[in-house]
Amino acid sequence: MNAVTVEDLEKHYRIKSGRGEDRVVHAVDGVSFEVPEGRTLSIIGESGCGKSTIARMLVRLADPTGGRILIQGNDGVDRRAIQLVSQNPWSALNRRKSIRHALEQPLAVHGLHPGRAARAARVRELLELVGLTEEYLDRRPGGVSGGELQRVTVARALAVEPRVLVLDEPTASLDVSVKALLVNLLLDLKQRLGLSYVLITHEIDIARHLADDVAVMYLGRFVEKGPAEQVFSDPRHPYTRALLAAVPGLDREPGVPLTGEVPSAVSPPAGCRFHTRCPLAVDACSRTEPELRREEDGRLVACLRADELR
Ligand SMILES: Nc1ncnc2c1ncn2[C@@H]1O[C@H](COP(=O)(O)OP(=O)(O)OP(=O)(O)O)[C@@H](O)[C@H]1O
Repeated sequence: MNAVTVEDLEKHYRIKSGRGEDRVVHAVDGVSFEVPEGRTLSIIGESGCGKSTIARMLVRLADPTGGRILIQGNDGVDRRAIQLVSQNPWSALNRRKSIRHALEQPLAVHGLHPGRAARAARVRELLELVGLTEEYLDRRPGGVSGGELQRVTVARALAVEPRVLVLDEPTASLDVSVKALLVNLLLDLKQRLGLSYVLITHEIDIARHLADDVAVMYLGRFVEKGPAEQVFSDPRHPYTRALLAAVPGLDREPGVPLTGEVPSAVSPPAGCRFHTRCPLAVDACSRTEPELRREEDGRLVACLRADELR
């Protein structure tokens, strides 16, 4: 079974403009994907392309304006099945409350492990899962390092025994030396608990370590999607090539790095949304919107010139 199935997901934000008529932000514009159980899908792309909006819709912090989300085949809202770990652990936790409180709260809300002794035992178990000891229980977020605090938010997400974690830039606020520790913890937890992950990141290196599959997002749409090995070692879409061009250590020819800004999501370019920045664009790219098409190796690419780029 798929842990996550997303069909034609859309989020349009209506914003008031000065002159009275509403404008529409095309934050997510027809995105589909599946995450098979036990796998990690990483969604990568520049800031503003819609990654966090997908994360928020997956955990029902935002309502889609179109499409469908199924968690383990169920399209109802099940707040225990899927949990979010966000970028900034300081804003995710209450500064005035102890770590014990942060871990007990979701248990109380969902009526899990009732009774003081059972709840205390579960809290200790959660801390142990993320490699922390009981001495952290009475500390507050201010008295704990960023890496440790992010472990606490992972433990809190796990408290309700979810099957899926949405990791929205989980390492972005951490020092380089601490990022690797969190990545290893996430790999270990996935294995031990049989979890599935949707990882949202602009840090390609983090995606390389964690992802089984990768979706590359540009201005609300996926432009390429496939097994991580294929996409990272032989990117096909010109946007993926440009995005990966600046990443050291990938075993392939360097590409042309990205230049210019992402166009506005209020009026995305006609045709291929990437054509205004694409080094390979031809006339047709400004008129015809390319569909995601399956390549000979199974991955999906949305580019009119994909055949030539093989
Ligand atoms: N509440 C909102 N109202 C209006 N527009 C919004 C809202 N939230 C996000 N947007 C817009 O939707 C688009 C996608 O934003 P989103 O935060 O999902 O992108 P992102 O790829 O996660 O970027 P970042 O990494 O900077 O968060 C952007 O153009 C953003 O300005």
